[in-house]
Amino acid sequence: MRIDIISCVPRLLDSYFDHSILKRAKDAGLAEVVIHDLRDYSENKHRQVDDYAFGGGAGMVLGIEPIAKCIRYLQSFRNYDEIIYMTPDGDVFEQKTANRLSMTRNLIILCGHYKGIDERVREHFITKEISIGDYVLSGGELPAAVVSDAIIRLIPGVLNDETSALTDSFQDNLLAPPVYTRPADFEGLTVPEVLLSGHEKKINDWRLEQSIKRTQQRRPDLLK
Ligand SMILES: C[S@@+](CC[C@H](N)C(=O)[O-])C[C@H]1O[C@@H](n2cnc3c(N)ncnc32)[C@H](O)[C@@H]1O
Repeated sequence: MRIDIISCVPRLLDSYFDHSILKRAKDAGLAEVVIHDLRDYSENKHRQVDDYAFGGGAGMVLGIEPIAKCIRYLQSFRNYDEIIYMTPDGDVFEQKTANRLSMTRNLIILCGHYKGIDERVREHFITKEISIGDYVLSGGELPAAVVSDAIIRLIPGVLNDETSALTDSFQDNLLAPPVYTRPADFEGLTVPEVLLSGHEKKINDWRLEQSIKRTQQRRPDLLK
């Protein structure tokens, strides 16, 4: 899979994609993330990509010209399954969206900044709008990294154990059960006996029971 991220502050993203599981996915040839500097597509001699909002008011707006130029340039090489804009008024990102997007081949993710982007980009170029929650960040870079991470870790071969992602929270509408590691006894704080039993069925039953209990307590909405 390939994800092209368009940003006017691309350095914010470099370190994230050069480390962690995303780097491993890249090194293994399973996922490629290419970050594009929107300023490279500016016709302005100062590489400016924003301008004042028509009608006045505080805050600059990312203009349609460099964004259109960048998206069209990328589209001249490949077809994209989705052109995503990260925005607080988009659909709130959920695991089921990550599952679906992990099965696509090519994605563009556009990061906004300042007051946002010219509405005409949203109307004519964007195919999907995603929010990572009901709060406002300064730019779309962290949201783009969040979405990319959630997608890429689902690609077969990226995690050491391919079944790991399937037992995470939100798959099957359940939260994950508690996990423990050594020592089995820390100053009298012990680990549930069943996990030390080596009895696979009993362990799986206990985990399912714990998942259901935790979901009922913390996120009953998921069980509806
Ligand atoms: C300061 S915000 C603009 C907020 C916009 N004026 C509004 O009120 O909806 C700048 C950029 O950060 C990104 N952003 C901020 N919060 C976000 C969120 N919760 N989810 C996704 N993207 C977000 C978007 O790309 C947005 O264009």
